[in-house]
Amino acid sequence: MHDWRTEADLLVERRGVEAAYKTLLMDTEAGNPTAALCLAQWRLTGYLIRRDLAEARRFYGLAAKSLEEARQPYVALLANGAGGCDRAWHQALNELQNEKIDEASVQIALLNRMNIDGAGNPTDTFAPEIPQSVPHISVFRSFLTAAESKYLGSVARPRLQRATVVHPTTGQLIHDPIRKSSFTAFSFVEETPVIHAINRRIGAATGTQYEQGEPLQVLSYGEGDEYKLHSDAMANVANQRLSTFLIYLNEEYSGGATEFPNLGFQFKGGIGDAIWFKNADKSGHPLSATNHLGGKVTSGEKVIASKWIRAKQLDISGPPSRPF
Ligand SMILES: O=C(O)CCC(=O)C(=O)O
Ligand SMILES: [Fe+2]
Repeated sequence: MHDWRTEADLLVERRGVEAAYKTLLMDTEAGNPTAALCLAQWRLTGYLIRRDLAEARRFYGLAAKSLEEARQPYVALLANGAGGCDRAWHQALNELQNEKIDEASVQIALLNRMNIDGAGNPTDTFAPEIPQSVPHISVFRSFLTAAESKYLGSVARPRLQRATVVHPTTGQLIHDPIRKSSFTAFSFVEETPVIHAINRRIGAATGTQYEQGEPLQVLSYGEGDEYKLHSDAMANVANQRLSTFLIYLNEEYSGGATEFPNLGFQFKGGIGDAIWFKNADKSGHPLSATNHLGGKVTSGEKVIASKWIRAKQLDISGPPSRPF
């Protein structure tokens, strides 16, 4: 059965979702890894049936015994416990140790050098510099090591696509000349353990929970690219983007400083340096003081990581009204 997904869709068409689900379940229990992978994806996406991330993780685990493509999502869900399942950081690291690919050994080497506890939480304390007389902004020097910065840039590179912004009234993602760069985002199921550990480090440095963070983005600006003056706060949302954390991943470019015109402040970090700023007050009202821009890159390529942090945990319950 080479294209299981097409087969499963045909089964749904012919016999309905429930019968298809039961057939896949029986095949999974009989040890068919492609059936397990299909169910993992259904449970993850909320395609046809209810999103259930604990079940998705279990099915990815069964599929991962023989299917390479199931391994990365399985390890991601073990490491972050997304959807309220128990985090199994140690097991995620064991899975990584058993991978034969170079990417896994790069990650093991980076993780071994991190100051983290047995659950992947940083053991360091973070003491930001507060730029003199500039409210709302903190600077974290050497927040990432050079090797961590390089890792983020290199896992992002093959995934980069043209950046989008959220349309203020429709809420849809659109291309807009206000944000001219390439970007990628690592959703909870795409996070590697190294990315997850960095996300937990951002949580610790900002006093926020991992679950409040939107997926970590990596942005690449080529010559002439820029992110024009904007606010990261959103219009009319219940769960506001209260703050933004930016990490500078390289230095080989001219121009491209992050500027806060209303504060008379600009910042261009060295490799691994980070800044954190508030976008809204506690009740979610946007703060125009921190409107900012990523200046035009005049030569070379600027690469940064960016995380928007919400007031509360992100809702990852998946599409509503799915059966079982
Ligand atoms: O590129 C920059 O310096 C700014 C990026 C930014 O504003 C954002 O990611 O929200
Ligand atoms: Fe921004």
